[in-house]
Amino acid sequence: MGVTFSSLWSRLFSKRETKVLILGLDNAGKSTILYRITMGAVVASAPTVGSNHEIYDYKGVRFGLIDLGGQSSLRSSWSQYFADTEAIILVIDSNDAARLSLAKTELQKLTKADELRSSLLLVLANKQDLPAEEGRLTPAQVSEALGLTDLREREWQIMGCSALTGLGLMEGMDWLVTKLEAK
Ligand SMILES: Nc1nc2c(ncn2[C@@H]2O[C@H](COP(=O)(O)OP(=O)(O)OP(=O)(O)O)[C@@H](O)[C@H]2O)c(=O)[nH]1
Ligand SMILES: [Mg+2]
Repeated sequence: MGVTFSSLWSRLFSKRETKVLILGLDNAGKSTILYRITMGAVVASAPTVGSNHEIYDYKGVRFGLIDLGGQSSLRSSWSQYFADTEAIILVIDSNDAARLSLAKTELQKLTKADELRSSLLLVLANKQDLPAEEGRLTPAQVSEALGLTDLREREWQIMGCSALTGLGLMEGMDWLVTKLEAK
């Protein structure tokens, strides 16, 4: 009980940053999601080279949200950021069925990384505002393609979202807060 209380205390009141990495393939919508959450607006941004770091206080948790570039040449440097990561937000372009197997390969690398062993995993099936008739997949289809139900010993959740409309984003943050408080 003492341990639980002190970890809650440190998270809620010391304003220690809870490190969250926002990862996913290029064009998935990571930076758009970052700024939609932290600024409440859609901010146009060029493909990320390097990282964007924003602090976001939400429901008593001080999130340190770190958005990394997803281009193939940049993905090999993701691991430099892994230490002390409490949660990964994996952003998927639900309209890019052709690259879901590549996204799955990247997810498998993340799940094998020792430093991410105890990180929570929130998968955001982004771009749900696009029409299903034109090939946009549902969160259930994205989950199936990524093989999420095969993940063992990891707390994960998938949610549909749209960085353009804001749909689903705060529900994702709520899930993180709930799981972090239970840690
Ligand atoms: N329709 C739609 N477009 C989106 C959504 N989210 C992002 N986009 C668009 O997708 C494109 C890529 O968005 P970014 O946020 O730059 O993607 P990223 O994942 O940060 O890409 P990298 O920095 O290259 O890794 C932009 O044109 C966005 O406007 C969404 O929810 N719906
Ligand atoms: Mg970006």
